[in-house]
Amino acid sequence: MKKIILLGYMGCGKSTIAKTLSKNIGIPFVDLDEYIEKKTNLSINAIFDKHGEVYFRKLEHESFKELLSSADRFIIGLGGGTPCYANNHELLIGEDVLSVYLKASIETLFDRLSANKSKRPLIANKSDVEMKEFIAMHLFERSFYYNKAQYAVIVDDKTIDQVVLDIVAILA
Ligand SMILES: Nc1ncnc2c1ncn2[C@@H]1O[C@H](COP(=O)(O)OP(=O)(O)O)[C@@H](O)[C@H]1O
Ligand SMILES: O=C(O)C1=C[C@@H](OP(=O)(O)O)[C@@H](O)[C@H](O)C1
Ligand SMILES: [Mg+2]
Repeated sequence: MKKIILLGYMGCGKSTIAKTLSKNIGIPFVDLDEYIEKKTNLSINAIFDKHGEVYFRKLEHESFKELLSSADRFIIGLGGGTPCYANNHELLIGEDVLSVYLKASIETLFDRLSANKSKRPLIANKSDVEMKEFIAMHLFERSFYYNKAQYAVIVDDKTIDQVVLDIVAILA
């Protein structure tokens, strides 16, 4: 049974779409960040604060592999950085997965993230001007990894339900 993997930059909608897609197609979902938070009993912010990003990336890699090794079918909403570390991008193209890049423009990401940055340690302390520059540079660096996904869905100007329908069409 193929696992459905949603990936893309912070704010593209992975966690939201995973949850709504799950309801729509009746397959459970796991949000990788939530899985890590439950496993460690720490928030993502606390993991970055106490142990640093390198430790988080190790946990993220181990947790992603753990989820992939399970026999069950489910949807996995990755963290924005997951495909970009520890060769995790190689896990996006296996026969037992269906990976979808939720592709958003810098403007869409900026609009969504400026209202939702406190739980995201990489951007939590940035001003609007710094954040726009950061997103532009970071998205450019990360696109190489995101483009390893088997499918891409553009999310700009689409409602959550429209994005879910685009993914359902890929699954059909
Ligand atoms: N298609 C969409 N249209 C409008 N807002 C969206 C859409 N998808 C997600 N959002 C909003 O964008 C923000 C970031 O979504 P989230 O699912 O946390 O992204 P990610 O997990 O990729 O970082 C949330 O406030 C969410 O409600
Ligand atoms: O892009 C990243 O490196 C990160 C994205 C976050 O997930 P979301 O993409 O769900 O915000 C979370 O994993 C952590 O803050 C690091
Ligand atoms: Mg998320």
